[in-house]
Amino acid sequence: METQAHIQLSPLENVKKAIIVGDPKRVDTIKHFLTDTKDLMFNREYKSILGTFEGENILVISTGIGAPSTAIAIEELYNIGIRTIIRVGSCGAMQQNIPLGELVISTGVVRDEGLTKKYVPEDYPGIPDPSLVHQAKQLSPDSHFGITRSHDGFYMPSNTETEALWSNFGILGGDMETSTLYVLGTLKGIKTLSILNNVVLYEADLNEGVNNLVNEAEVVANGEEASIKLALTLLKGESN
Ligand SMILES: O=P(O)(O)O[C@H]1O[C@H](CO)[C@@H](O)[C@H]1O
Ligand SMILES: O=c1cc[nH]c(=O)[nH]1
Repeated sequence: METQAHIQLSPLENVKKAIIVGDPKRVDTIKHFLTDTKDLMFNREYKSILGTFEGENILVISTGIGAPSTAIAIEELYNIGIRTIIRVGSCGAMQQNIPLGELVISTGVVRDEGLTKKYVPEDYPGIPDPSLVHQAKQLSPDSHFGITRSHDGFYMPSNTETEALWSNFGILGGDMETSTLYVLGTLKGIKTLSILNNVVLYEADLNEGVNNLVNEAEVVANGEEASIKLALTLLKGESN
C-alpha cells in the first residue's frame, strides 16, 4: 500500500489501535505513558508516534482542529489498517455541574458541523462503539457519560445562544471532532470512543475554588492524564 498522502504513514505491522488528539503537543504528552516509543511523522497537523502500553502496540496521532482534517486522518488510518480509534480530546462543558478536569465521555453526538452531512443525511446518528462505552463506565464510573455536540465555529457570535439551546436539551459538552469520528467510524466499521477533558466551565460558573489560574492548570492537566490512562487501558482490553 502507498504511503498515505497526509498522515504520511503506511501499514504498520501488528498495529490496529490508535489514539487521536487534536493538539500535536498532546502526542508528546501521551508518549510519556508508553514504552518502546518511536517518532513517526509530522506532516501538516498530523504528528504521529508509535509505542507500547502493557504489551499492546498503540499509534498516537494528532488531527488538528475540526471535522475536515479529522476526516482525512480517519480515512487514512483506516487505509493503513487501524480498526479501533479513541479520541483523547478536550471540551467545553455545557452543564454547570461539570468541573474543570473532569471527563466527559460521549455516548452520542449532535452533528452540528458541516462535513458529516456530506457523508450521510442529517438524521443519521453519531454513536460510539457500545462495548467501549460499557467498559469505560466500569473503569471510570465518576466520569460524565452522555450526549455531546460537535461544532465548526469556535468564535461564532451566536455561540452563547446555540450552546444555551443544546444545554437545555441536556447536552454535556462541546468539541469539534467527535461527530466526525463517530460517523466515519460507524460507516467504515471502526470501533470508536471519545473521551473529553473539560477545559472550560459552562457560562459564569467560576467558583472561588478554581479561580486560581495555577490551580486551574493543574486540575486540567490531571484531567488530561486521567483521559490518557483511561484510553490506553481501554485499548489494551480491546480484542480487535
Ligand atoms: O483539545 P482538542 O483535542 O484539540 O479538542 C478541542 O480543542 C480545540 C479547540 O480549542 C478543538 O479541536 C476542540 O475539539
Ligand atoms: O469550549 C470549548 C473548549 C474546547 N473545545 C471546544 O470546542 N469548545
